[in-house]
Amino acid sequence: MVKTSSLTYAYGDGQEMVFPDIDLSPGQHLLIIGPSGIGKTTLLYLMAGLLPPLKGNVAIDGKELDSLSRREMDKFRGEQIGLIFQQYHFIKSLNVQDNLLLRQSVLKDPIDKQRRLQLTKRLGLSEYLDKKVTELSQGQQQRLSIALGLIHRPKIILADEPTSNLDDMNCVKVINLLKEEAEICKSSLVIITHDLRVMSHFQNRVEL
Ligand SMILES: Nc1ncnc2c1ncn2[C@@H]1O[C@H](COP(=O)(O)OP(=O)(O)OP(=O)(O)O)[C@@H](O)[C@H]1O
Repeated sequence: MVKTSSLTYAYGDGQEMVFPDIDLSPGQHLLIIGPSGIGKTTLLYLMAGLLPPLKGNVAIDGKELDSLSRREMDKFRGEQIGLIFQQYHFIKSLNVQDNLLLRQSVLKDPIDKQRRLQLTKRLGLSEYLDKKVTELSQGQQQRLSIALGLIHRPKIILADEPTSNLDDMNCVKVINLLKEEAEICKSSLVIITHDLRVMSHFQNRVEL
């Protein structure tokens, strides 16, 4: 499902980062761990086609990302990849529900109300649907970011520190949700984390 080969990257004249190869089957999980600044987020960006590798390539579901035009890549990413990043990408003027609705509209799936309600319920967001995103706590924003990343049942889920702002109860909810979604949708799940609460739930890991 996700396969990387001989990936390297460098920002400008910076030091070249060399990444180990990754080969994940549908439904398989992988934790990426390693010290701050080693390149974990960069590897996730490469896997999402948000950065072009200096060398090597990424294939998702058999499709080589470097064979796609920028426009095709944006479409492919929007449909097939679920991104859960540390920086949230919300429309600040909209409430929680409308952010989710907008995401579904972009994916031409605005009618799947059940999916919206089910995800927000499981993430403990049901009572905040009418709140503006700017009025949410950090933990609530993080959970909305997770809902936005999963709403279209992506084939690959890429999550960067998805539990960093969550209390223990919500951390467990998110771990269970990510695992269940990966299993139900046969999605490959890649998580960057420093969170020991997350590490204890996943065995397969690569250390940068
Ligand atoms: N946009 C950028 N321009 C230049 N250098 C960058 C840029 N983004 C990251 N870097 C550098 O690339 C290296 C890898 O960064 P990256 O964010 O991938 O590390 P990380 O392992 O995810 O770190 P952390 O655990 O602190 O989030 C770091 O040295 C960082 O300073």
